[in-house]
Amino acid sequence: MQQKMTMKDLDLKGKRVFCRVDFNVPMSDGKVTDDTRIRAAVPTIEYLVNQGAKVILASHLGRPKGQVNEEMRLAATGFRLGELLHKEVKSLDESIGEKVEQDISTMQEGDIILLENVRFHEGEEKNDDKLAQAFASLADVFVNDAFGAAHRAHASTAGIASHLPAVSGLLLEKELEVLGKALSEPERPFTAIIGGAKVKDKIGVIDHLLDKVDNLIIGGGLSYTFIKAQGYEIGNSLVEEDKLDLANSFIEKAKQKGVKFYLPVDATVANEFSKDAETKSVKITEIPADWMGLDIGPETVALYADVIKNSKLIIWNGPMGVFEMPAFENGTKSVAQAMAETSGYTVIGGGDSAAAVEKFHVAEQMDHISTGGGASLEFMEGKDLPGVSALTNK
Ligand SMILES: Nc1ncnc2c1ncn2[C@@H]1O[C@H](COP(=O)(O)OP(=O)(O)O)[C@@H](O)[C@H]1O
Ligand SMILES: O=C(OP(=O)(O)O)[C@H](O)COP(=O)(O)O
Repeated sequence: MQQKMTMKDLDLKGKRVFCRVDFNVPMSDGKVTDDTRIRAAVPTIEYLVNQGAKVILASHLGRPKGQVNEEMRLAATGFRLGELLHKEVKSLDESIGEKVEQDISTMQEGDIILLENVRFHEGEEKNDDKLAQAFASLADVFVNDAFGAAHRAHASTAGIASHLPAVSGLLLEKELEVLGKALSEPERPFTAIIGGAKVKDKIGVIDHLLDKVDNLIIGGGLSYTFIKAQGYEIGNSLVEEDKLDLANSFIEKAKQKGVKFYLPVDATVANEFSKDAETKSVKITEIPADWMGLDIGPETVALYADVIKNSKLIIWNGPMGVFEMPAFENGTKSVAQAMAETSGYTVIGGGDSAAAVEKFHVAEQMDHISTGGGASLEFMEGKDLPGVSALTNK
């Protein structure tokens, strides 16, 4: 990939820096309930402050569809950032216009302003050039540190980059480096674990990963499309009927490439999708009609844990079962523990997988937890990320 300019390539002292971050964080009752993404942006913000820049932060929150939405204001994230930095962060209630310009004109070196949710403007998601120019007019330099939104071609992630010197922030750089290295010069054995429920979204990434990995492990709701494609009964388990041939073609491709393709050998099945359902453990070839697979079984756990233990690099995207319900958490919890114990380099991508490693208290033991779900998947699929391509070439 073409090398992009980074913050370190510019003298930022006294410069007004428009820094796009991803503060799209979970909120409840107006409070931030998970500040992972805010903490992940701190190194870049501290770097800018230490360089004597005037830091103008911009982000989206939720999907307000071009209108002001009181529940999607960013002030609570600014408050949390201030606590983390032990420094004043001034949250504004607009992201462009005269009042914003006035506030910026009085900034001192090292001051921090957080603009209001950029998605309150219709032009943001349309990548409208007028809005991009309005953002650009506030600053001298554009820093993109919003890896989580780098797969979006929006005015504040991509459009603005054609009007200012545009460089990457530390988080964006780190995400690209870790994920890029994993895919280009992987330590081997290289294992990818793909689970979760978004079968359609993950099919593309499986195809691409088969060109890269030594072991591909399938778990979660995704498994049953493969099990059905192999001719077995899956009862009421999750399935993507129109992907059966594709599933078989992946098993065939794996054989041709010498990739070990792991499917569950047993499952925890339930008679209904409920935390109080009746459950039992069955061989994967013996799922009763009318029952559904909601977790991988104990034999599968042992098999997968062994592969993880013997790998040098492991990428994990998507839980092994419905881990939100205690009756179906064992597979995800055990894989999370195996990831924590392996000496291999571990990378977690995807919101639910990140939530699972937090829930099972092993987040600290992971080498890299990506702040981007969709973004990390698109990157692994080999797609260009607009928020990266738009940056200035070295
Ligand atoms: N066997 C299964 N049947 C139905 N849903 C499942 C199954 N296994 C996992 N899931 C669900 O998949 C969801 C996460 O899927 P996904 O969004 O694809 O993962 P991620 O956000 O990590 O990329 C979880 O809410 C989990 O309950
Ligand atoms: O949370 C995000 O994506 P993710 O859930 O795929 O990680 C990003 O902030 C992008 O948000 P969007 O999917 O509303 O464009």
